[in-house]
Parts: sequence; C-alpha cells; structure tokens
Amino acid sequence: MTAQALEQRELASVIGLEVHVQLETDTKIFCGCSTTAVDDEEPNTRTCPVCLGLPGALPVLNEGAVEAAVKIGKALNADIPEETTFHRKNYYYPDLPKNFQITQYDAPICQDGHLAVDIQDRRRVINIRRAHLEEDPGSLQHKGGSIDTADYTLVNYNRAGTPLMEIVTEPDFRSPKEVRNFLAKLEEVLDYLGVFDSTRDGSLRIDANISMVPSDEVSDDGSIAVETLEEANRTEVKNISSHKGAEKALAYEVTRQKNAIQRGRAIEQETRHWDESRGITVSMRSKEEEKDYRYFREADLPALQVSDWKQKIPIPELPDARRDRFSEEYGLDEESASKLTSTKEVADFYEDVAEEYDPDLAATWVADNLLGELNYRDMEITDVSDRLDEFKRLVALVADDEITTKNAEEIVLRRMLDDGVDPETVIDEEGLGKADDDAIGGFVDEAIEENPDAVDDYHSGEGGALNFLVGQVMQKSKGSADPGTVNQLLRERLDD
Ligand SMILES: Nc1ncnc2c1ncn2[C@@H]1O[C@H](COP(=O)(O)OP(=O)(O)OP(=O)(O)O)[C@@H](O)[C@H]1O
Ligand SMILES: [Mg+2]
Ligand SMILES: [Mg+2]
Repeated sequence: MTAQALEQRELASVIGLEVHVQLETDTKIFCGCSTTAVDDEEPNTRTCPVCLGLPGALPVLNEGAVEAAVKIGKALNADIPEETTFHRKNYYYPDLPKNFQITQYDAPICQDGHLAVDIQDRRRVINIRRAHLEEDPGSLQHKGGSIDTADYTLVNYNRAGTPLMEIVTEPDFRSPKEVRNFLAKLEEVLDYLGVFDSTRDGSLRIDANISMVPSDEVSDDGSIAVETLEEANRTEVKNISSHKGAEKALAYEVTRQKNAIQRGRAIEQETRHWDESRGITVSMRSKEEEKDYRYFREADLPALQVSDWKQKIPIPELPDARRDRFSEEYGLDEESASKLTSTKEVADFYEDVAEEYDPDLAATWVADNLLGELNYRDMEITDVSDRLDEFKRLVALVADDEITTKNAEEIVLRRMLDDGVDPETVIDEEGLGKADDDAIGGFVDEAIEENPDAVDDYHSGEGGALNFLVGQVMQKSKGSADPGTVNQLLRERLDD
C-alpha cells in the first residue's frame, strides 16, 4: 500500500510489544556472579570470565532462571515445549562483550499464550506470540548528553548476564492506553509469581512496535488481516522503562506517524529511541532484519528437556482468581476485592487479618485506612512489609474495643507511619487507651458539676444541652471514651 493511498484514509494505530523482564535470581543466567547491585558499586566488578566473554569461558545455565520462565509461561497460558534450545544472536555493540547475545530462536521456552486485561469496562485478550530466555547486555552511560548527543560513553558489565525473559505480544493493541493497562496487569502477575522486582531500576524494559493501518481494515472484533499487518511499515521504539513512559512514547509516535502519512510521506521501517526527558522519539537506525543477526545454535549449551517442568513447578493463585475468590469468600464488593488483590503483599496481609477478625473490618482497615494513608505518603505496602504484624495488632486493638476507631485511624495509624513507632507506644504516649466505665463515670460527674447551666437547659428540655455535655466528656477523655457509653451515662445521672 502506498502512502498516497493511505493519506486519504482514516487511520488506526496497531501496536505490539517486546517486554524484557528482569528475572529475580540470585546469580546471573550463565555464571555464578551475583545479580544484586550493591550501593555505589564500582563498575565492572560484579563480573567473571563468562559474563565478560573472555576466550574459552563456558556458560552454565541457571536452573532458577528456567523455573522463573516456566512460571511465567504458566501464568501467560502458554505452551511449554518438550525441548527448548539456545541460539547466538550476533551483532556488535559495546555493551555486548562476546559480540553475540545468548538468546532463544526457533524453540523458545514459551509459545502461544494470552493474558486477559480489563480496559475500561471491556475485557480484552492480548495474545502472546512467544516468550524466551536471554542474557542482558551490560549498560552504557552516556556522558554530556543523551544517546545521540553525548561527548563520550562509558560501559559497565555488572549487568551483563542478568537473566531476562522477553515476552513478545501479537500486535493486538489499538491504543497507547491499552498498552499501559496491559503492562500494569503483566507486572501484577509477575509480582504474584515472585519472579520479578518492580522496584529494581530497569527491571522492565519495553520495545514498542507501532504502525498505522486504515481504520476500515480493522474488523468489528478488532482483528486485522495478516497481510495488512505485514504491509504496514512499523517503527520500533526502544528505551522505554515504565508504563507511563510506554503510553507517552506511543502517543507521541501515533501523532508523528499520522502527521507524516497525512502529508504524503511514507513511514520508514526504523528503530527509534524514546527520549524521556525531551518527550520525543528520535530516529536511531533503519530496522535490522532477522538475517542480519546470523542466528545459530549455541553449541556450548545442550538442548534442555522441559516437558515435565510444567507439572513440577507450581504457581500461586493469580490476581484475577484471587479477586473472584475474595468477593465470594469474604463477601467483598468489586472495588475492595480489586484493591485488596492489587499486589500479593496486600492480598496476603488482608487474608491474614480477615482470617482472625471480621472480613469487613479487615477490608476497611487494609483497603481504606492503610492503603489510603500509604498512598497519601507516597509509600507502598512493601515499605512496611516488615511491620505488618504491628498493623495487625492495631486492627486487633480496634476489634477488641481497646481503642476507638477514630483514634486508631487519626492518631495511631498516622503516627505509626510518620514516626515509625508501634501502636502500643502511640497509645501509651498519647494516653489513648479506651477509658473504662469508671473513668468515664468520673468525667461525667465532672462535666455535670462544671456546667450547671447546661444541666438546667437539659432539664428544661433543650435538645442541644446533652450534646454539649457529651462533647465536654469526650474532651476530658481525649477522645478515648465511647460516645454511646457517655450518652447513656449522662442520661442516667441527669435523669436520676
Ligand atoms: N504491523 C505491525 N504494527 C505494530 N507492531 C507489529 C506489527 N507487526 C508485528 N508487530 C509486532 O512486532 C513485534 C515483532 O517482534 P520480534 O521480536 O518478533 O521481531 P523483531 O522486532 O523484528 O526482532 P527483534 O526486535 O528481536 O530484533 C511483535 O511484538 C509484534 O506484535
Ligand atoms: Mg523488535
Ligand atoms: Mg525481539
């Protein structure tokens, strides 16, 4: 199809992703070097002859990486073949010490999967073409500018050999927003599997392929003929490292491609670079083709038989299933169930509390109070993972009527987060222990004695007087009295 023909027609965007996920293993994929960056580590220290690609060094496959890949495959409903093999992908780039990357080619560990995503009110199924294991290259640091303007570039091989899973989707996305939703869902699933750490820098890196096709060639169910997809010239945008970045880079690309086409210019099949700080994509190079890489079998790694791994390696209940079960088992509404299954940590914590106390009380505390206060402070549940027991004790104190809900929410929880202290300390320091009936009785007597006018008003039938007295008692108890009890005690004494 020529640009001439295209420029007259309404356009729809078509997007497919290659998502590189850094797998959480202790050691690198083909050697024993640690995958964990220590603070302020020296460049090129977490390395060995294997990940530096020195002559004669031989790779040994990390079983943990294969297990993680199998878990991802199961979660993505993918086929895991009898046998999987590794290939060399040959190219020269300074971050690649061997001048080839060990990756997978015609026998990847996962094929033909799918992942359901809720986009607005619609459930969409995004098909996964394949997912394969590979090694991460090193990292480049551009000095005095970005990739296209730097004065010089430094290379650090500490990251080289970190296990990656590259997940390749079919071109099933129709908008940048859908991509963002998918990535959030994918990250949620990976987080549940425990194979991925979203807080790690660069743990998710996305190449986004995007093209424009005439809108009338998209059928009602969203499908597009293979020939149309193959004919459309696409760009591949690299250097995307977040959901938001993906949405922004693709929105930019939609506008750029539409403008070019409408001005009668053809889209170049090329690789572009997302420049986050400038908010634009820039052309890097014409798109390389498969034959450029001269793929061939990695002779140093034997074929791996994985047919029985699928049975052998269990995966936990995934977010969708868990959300449905929460609704059913604990009677939660859809919104609470979604919130409470948003991460595995939140869900585990909720279940822990719900099993001991009332599920509704637990839902209010975890979904509304705790998550709300965390969100307000820009914190995550993982920031307090080691303190979940303290929060559980707080819920217990409320459930057992030891402190009032109001004090628990407004004073104890907030101070626990702001000052890092435990609930008992806050209660002690602020004198928040729920006053017992004797103490309240004392406050009631005091309030009656100190406010003869209000007492007279009460006896002459003025409605506001009782509320005033309740307020006085509450103040004396520093909010630790139960308003119902105060009300009742006041009436008893005043009506005597
Ligand atoms: N017309 C299209 N528009 C947008 N994306 C497309 C289109 N056709 C295919 N894609 C997407 O392009 C990607 C192809 O990735 P794949 O890794 O197979 O090939 P590649 O980009 O040529 O290789 P690599 O980047 O690994 O060198 C897939 O995510 C696929 O969904
Ligand atoms: Mg690609
Ligand atoms: Mg690829």
